Amino acid sequence: MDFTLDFAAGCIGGAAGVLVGHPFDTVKVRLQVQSVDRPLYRGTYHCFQSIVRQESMTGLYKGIGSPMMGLTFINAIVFGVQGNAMRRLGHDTPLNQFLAGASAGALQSVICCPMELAKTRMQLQGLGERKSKQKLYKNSLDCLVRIYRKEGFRGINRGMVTTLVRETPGFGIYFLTYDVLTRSLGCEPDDPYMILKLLFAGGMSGIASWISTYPVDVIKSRLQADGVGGHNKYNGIADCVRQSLKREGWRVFTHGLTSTLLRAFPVNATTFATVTLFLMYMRDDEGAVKDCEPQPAHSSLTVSPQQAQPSSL
Ligand SMILES: NC(=[NH2+])NCCC[C@H](N)C(=O)O
Repeated sequence: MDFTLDFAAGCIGGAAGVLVGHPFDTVKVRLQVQSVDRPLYRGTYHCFQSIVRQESMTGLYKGIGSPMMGLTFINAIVFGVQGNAMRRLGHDTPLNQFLAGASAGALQSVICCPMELAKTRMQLQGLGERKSKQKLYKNSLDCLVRIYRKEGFRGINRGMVTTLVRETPGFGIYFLTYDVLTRSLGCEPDDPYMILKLLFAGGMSGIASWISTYPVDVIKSRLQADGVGGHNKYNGIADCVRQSLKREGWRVFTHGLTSTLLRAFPVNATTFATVTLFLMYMRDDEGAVKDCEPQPAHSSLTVSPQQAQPSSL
């Protein structure tokens, strides 16, 4: 029952987060991948403004199908696996929070990678020099089917290594930051600022996790955008890093960071607050709110639940 609740909470929290954050993600990807010789956008705001002006608001939501289906399911896996891992680890310590989060991040990469490949291609199609090289994908699923037909299993898993390298520590830091902040902020059911604290802790967790893994995300986006029209610009991760640094210097690892952080706060504030409140009210457990993190219902631990309950979100 606990896993089901964690899974359902992750679904709801994930869908809420995607709706809030997808426009920021579209801007991030376009800034990360745009040509350095003939850049389409001068920066975050100009990119937002250009997309709305040239493609209307719908331009900001291009490729949302993939993350709406994918991220909702991915968040369900993340919160289900993290909650389960915490119950198995037995004690709620910062290290266990990191380990449980990292395990969830690694597992969900299996779905995250193809999902982000489709999202990235949809967000970039029909832009600049890409116009001539590719037949437009109808939607995210059509994108994955066509990549699979042309490049096979390896093709739809393009960027898997960088996804794993980003997501494993990324989700460890994600849950560790939320745990540390919700404990230090302290919150009680009758705390009038409890929801604000949950939103703040969730938003800061998203920011901490993205800042810590952002350079890997830039390389992942470039590798997943590569190969359109059959032409591969990079021969793998090392070559992508080498070419990017040689042509653009270390600042290449900051392209799109502003938009990423502008997205990370509201998306993860929404996700974590939704998940925590959903679990808290569904479990209706008085002791569950003592540190802003709902405790699972009676764990299998031999000690009393109040002494060593593993926390799970
Ligand atoms: N760097 C990471 N992968 N951090 C995990 C945050 C994931 C979160 N669902 C988001 O999209 O923001």
